Amino acid sequence: RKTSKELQPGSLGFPLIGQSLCFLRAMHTNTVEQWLQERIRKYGPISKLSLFATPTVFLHGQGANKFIFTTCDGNILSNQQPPSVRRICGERNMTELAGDDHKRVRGAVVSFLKPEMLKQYVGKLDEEVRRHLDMHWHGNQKVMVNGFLFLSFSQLYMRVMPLMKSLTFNIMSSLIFGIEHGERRNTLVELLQHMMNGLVSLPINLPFTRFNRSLKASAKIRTLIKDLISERRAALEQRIAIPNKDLITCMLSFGNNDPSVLMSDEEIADNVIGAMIEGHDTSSVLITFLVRHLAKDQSVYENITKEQAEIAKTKTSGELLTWDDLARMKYTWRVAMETLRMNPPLLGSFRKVIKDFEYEGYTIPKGWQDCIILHLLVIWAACMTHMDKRIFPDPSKFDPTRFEKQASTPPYCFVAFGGGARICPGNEFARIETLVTVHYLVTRFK
Ligand code: HEM
Repeated sequence: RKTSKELQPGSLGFPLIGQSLCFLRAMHTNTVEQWLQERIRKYGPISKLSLFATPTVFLHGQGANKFIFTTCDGNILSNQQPPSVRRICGERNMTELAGDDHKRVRGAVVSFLKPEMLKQYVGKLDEEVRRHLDMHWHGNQKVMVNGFLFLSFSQLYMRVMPLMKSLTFNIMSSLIFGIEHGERRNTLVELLQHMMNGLVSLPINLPFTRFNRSLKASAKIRTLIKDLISERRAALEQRIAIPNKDLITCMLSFGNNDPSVLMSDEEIADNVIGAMIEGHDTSSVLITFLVRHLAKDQSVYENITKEQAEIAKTKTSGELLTWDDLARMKYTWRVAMETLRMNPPLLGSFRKVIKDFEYEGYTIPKGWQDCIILHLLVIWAACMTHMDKRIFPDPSKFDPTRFEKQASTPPYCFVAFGGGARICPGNEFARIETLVTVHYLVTRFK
């Protein structure tokens, strides 16, 4: 193996496997932060490693965040997932595209996820949340095991997380894909789980491996989405559906038949899968950890309950929440932001190096032994700046008041939703999902 003294410290480990097993173990045992701290202690803020059969560079710090978010669509770095993730999510997924192609597809997705559009959906989202609570919570003495106070990590994952995943899945199915309750939704939820398991697995495509199951599930989901596309297209042609009914009709109608912006069926399918993946395990993680913080911190719990009770008082029985009600939930959203700071659901993502570049005195090369693509992993920069005491004093303390003056947070330090041209387009959607859910959780249950 060729080495150079300009290359970053660290090691690529065993061929193909590299550090993937350690990383997956850390993910499954929820110890990624410790794993990273150990890396930084051993090698400093820049180091090399190998993940999912791909040589990778790890960068950490506010400067690294800025560099990655502002350079991503230039000619040095581009957005690209490891080949295994690309096989599952598709080549035309927004996270794979760059330049004008990325702008066009992102424009179509944002046309549905922008606040002016989401305002119309608060009521529908409210109905989904109530329906979930009526089905899974109402009438039970205890929904969580052992009460809230001593909710351990394993209880959180075993009891709270599945409920929240089912809730956010139902919200997305209804609002984003327009799939009503029934057999189709049930099939989709099962396939989605198999597909997502493959994203954090070794990319070995043999019968009975997770990766193999994930590829099969992804192919079935694609067929299901293509059927939906045909149905929506027919409904639009017959004028029995409006263009902004859901994300699929929005993408089909984007650009008013201008061929230069029109999305192909392949692109629509890949981006529906993309939104499903990006939106499912993120909001559910946020709400799960928020519940945990409410359990641990009595004063935060009381403040949220007070704010939500004030809003509930202004509603008649069965009246749906509105966009204006959400605007009044300022404290609740600060608690969500603090939860995102301490437990960011998305640790980061990959960028591909398309041209050699220098960073902090190290050369980061385009290729590795002339045949393997080198990826830059930004994955951990996010959660590590969130816990930097120079940026967030007393970082282990859960303190929602930090976000009272959001402008005082230095740029590229709070990066739960990413930054730059790739900043999460679903952040507003996540906000309304979280606020409506917390409203009914604290006003209807203890
Ligand atoms: C708490 C909830 C969420 C968090 C913390 C979150 C976080 C993020 C982050 C950090 C990125 C940037 C990744 C990068 O730089 O490579 C991202 C991108 C993205 N998110 Fe979210 N997300 C959330 C919810 C959602 C939802 C609900 C949707 C869809 C409905 C969504 C759709 C997307 C998409 C499509 C991208 C790719 C953007 C692009 O490449 O231009 N996210 N998200």
